[in-house]
This record gives sequence, structure tokens and C-alpha cells, in this order.
Amino acid sequence: MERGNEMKLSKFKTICVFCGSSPGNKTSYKDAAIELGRELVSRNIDLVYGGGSIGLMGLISQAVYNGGGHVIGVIPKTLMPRELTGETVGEVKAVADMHQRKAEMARNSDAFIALPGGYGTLEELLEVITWAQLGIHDKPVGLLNVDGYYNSFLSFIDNAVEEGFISPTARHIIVSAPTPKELVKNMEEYFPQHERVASKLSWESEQLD
Ligand SMILES: C/C(=C\CNc1ncnc2c1ncn2[C@@H]1O[C@H](COP(=O)(O)O)[C@@H](O)[C@H]1O)CO
Repeated sequence: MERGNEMKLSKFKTICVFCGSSPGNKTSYKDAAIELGRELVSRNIDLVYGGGSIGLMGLISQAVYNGGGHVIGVIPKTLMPRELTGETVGEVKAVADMHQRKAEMARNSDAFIALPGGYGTLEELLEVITWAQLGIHDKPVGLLNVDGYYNSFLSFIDNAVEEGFISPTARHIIVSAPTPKELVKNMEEYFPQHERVASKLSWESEQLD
């Protein structure tokens, strides 16, 4: 490696990224997916994602793959036909169903990031937040708030805290930032503050198998 071009080190070896199977309407969403992919490569972090080449999923996986990074796509067998998911770059892990997919994605990652996306992304994001709250894992969960896409979601969460449904310490589970660089840095500094309902060990055989 050339002098002055050393790879930045990260405490994360692998990050799981949830993101839209659509590209969204703004160029900034597509740019952010590519920028996050390049940020992972620059820090030597492998990508775990939902597989396929459609929407933001395709852009981030291609960016990591083109940069020489390792890409692992975890796809349920029913979504494997190319007309649904497109071509997949890198390693493909076929799983039986959506539940096994999320467990497999979680097991193989040191942290999670959600880019802009729709129902699928929100469902995946909320599940890993809930798992963190319960103490199933203590991995950082990051929200890449591109162009304020997640402002209304974050306001909703703040309102849930105000209304007494989410504890202020559990609000802290969500780490958010507007750019990939800031987000990964904030996630590197994350330290859980919330009470865990059960220990990680007691959940491991239940949830992540
Ligand atoms: C049925 C649709 C697309 C099928 N293709 C998908 N291939 C792989 N993974 C997918 C697919 N659709 C959703 N996912 C997962 O959910 C997230 C994206 O969902 P969103 O609703 O677009 O936000 C993504 O992280 C994948 O893990 C048409 O949707």
C-alpha cells in the first residue's frame, strides 16, 4: 500500500446494511449508498446485505465489490429468481425464509446501518433496535439520515419517549448522522446505556439460531 494512503482501521469487521430495493426519487439517496459503500471499503469493513442488484441495495453492493471489498448477500430462496432480485455480486448465502435471513444477517455482523428505504428497511431496522433493547445483542444501530429522510421517523421516536413508550436510555440505541463518515465514527463511539431485559447469552440460542 502507498504511503499516505493507509487503510483506516475500524473496530467493525462486518456491517449489515438495510436499504431500499428502490433507488428513491432523489440523486442524494443513490449518492449516499455509493458513498457508504466506499466508506466501508476505505475502512476494510465487509458488507452484509439483503442480496440482489435492485435499488440502493444494488448501488451499495456494487460500490463495495468494485472497491475490492467483500460482499455477502443473504437471500431467502423465494427471492432468489433474478427477475425479483437481479444479479448478485460477491458471496451469496441462501436461507430458508425471511426470519432466518434476519438472524443470519445479525449473526454475521458487528453493527447495522439503515440507508433510506421503505417497509422492508423499516422492518429490519426496528427489529434490530428491538433486539438491542431486549439485550439480544449490543451492536450499534446507525441511521444514515440522508437529506433528512428520517427526520419524521426520529420525531416519532422522540414523541414515543415523551409519551412514555420508549425510555430515554433506549432512545440512545439509535445513532444517526447525515453522512457515512460521521455515522461510522459515531457508531465506533457508541456505548449502550439502556437496561437489558435478558442477558445476551440467554437469548443467543433462542433468537439467533
Ligand atoms: C418484492 C420486491 C423486491 C424483491 N427483491 C428483494 N431482494 C432482496 N431483498 C429485498 C427485496 N425486497 C426487499 N428486500 C429486503 O428488505 C429491504 C428493502 O425493502 P424496501 O421495502 O425496499 O425498503 C432490504 O434491506 C432487503 O433486505 C419489491 O420490494
